[in-house]
Formats: sequence, C-alpha cells, structure tokens
Amino acid sequence: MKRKDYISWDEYFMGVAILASKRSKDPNTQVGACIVDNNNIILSTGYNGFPFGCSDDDYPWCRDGEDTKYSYVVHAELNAILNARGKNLKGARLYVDLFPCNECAKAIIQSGIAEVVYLYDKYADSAATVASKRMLQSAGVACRKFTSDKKSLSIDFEK
Ligand SMILES: Nc1nc(=O)n([C@H]2C[C@H](O)[C@@H](COP(=O)(O)O)O2)cc1CO
Ligand SMILES: [Zn+2]
Repeated sequence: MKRKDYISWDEYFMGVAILASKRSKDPNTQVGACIVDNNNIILSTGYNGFPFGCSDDDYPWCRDGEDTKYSYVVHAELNAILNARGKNLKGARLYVDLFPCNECAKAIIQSGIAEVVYLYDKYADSAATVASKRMLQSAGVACRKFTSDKKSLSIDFEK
C-alpha cells in the first residue's frame, strides 16, 4: 500500500521556492520562486539577488540612504522567469513566498504565466502591490494564497 504522508504538489513547489530563498543574501527579506508547467515539471527557480557580475560584497544591501539595494536587486520572480532562458512559460504556475510587485507582474503577464501561488502578502498596502493585483486581474492571471494543513517541512542531511 502506498504511503500516506507524502507532500502535495503545492507543498513541494512552495517548498522549492522557500529553499531557493535561502540562497538570498538580502538581510531583510529573502524571496524564492519556482515555475512549473501543467505536468508539474519544474521549469525554473530564482531568488532575489544582484545580477551576474555584481558582487554581493560590493553592492549595497541597505534599504535607506543614497545608494540602496532597490537600484540593483533582481526580484525572485523575474530571476525565475529569466533563468527559464526562453522556455515556453505559457500556462505555467509560479510559486513565490511573497506576492509579486508591479514590475514582476508585468513580466509574469507577458511571459504567459497563468497562475501565481503565493505565501505571504506583507506589502499588500503598497502602491506596487495594488498595481500588481490590478494588472494581474486585468490580464486574467489567477492568484491564489498557498494553503496547507502543515506548518512546516523539514530537511535532514543525515539519515
Ligand atoms: N515580490 C517580491 N520579490 C522580491 O524578490 N523582492 C525582493 C526585493 C528585495 O531584495 C526584497 C525586499 O526588501 P525589503 O524592502 O523587504 O527590505 O525582496 C520583493 C518583493 C516584494 O514585492
Ligand atoms: Zn518584483
């Protein structure tokens, strides 16, 4: 008889998104994304970080002041779309642990992604998130909050 405590597709892909976020060097907010096709095959992953060649040690991670991370950081969702390297994303689902901003929403819509599954919406009141939701809705991209009866999943490196 098959085991019963296997994880759902949603838990698997949100888990991959969260695992990707662990690569982020951002001291304040770590975001991860995972794009999957209609056959539940992972097409790409990404997390928030600076572009290739722009060193995590040379560029600023601060939020305030003259020179901030916001000028340089590539969001997890855009990184996942770009990391797909031109694969067809039409009808794909994007799992992300923070609701996409307006700039990522533009890329999500234009790449043909059909559904966004998100975990948190901590910037729900920001102009960027409001604009994002407006565009995603107009474009017919479904947005759904992730749910699970589990609070956490754990990974062990020792068996
Ligand atoms: N959906 C998102 N995906 C992302 O990858 N980010 C990134 C950009 C920054 O590196 C960080 C947000 O920094 P902070 O303002 O919470 O200190 O998360 C932010 C958002 C929010 O819309
Ligand atoms: Zn974004």
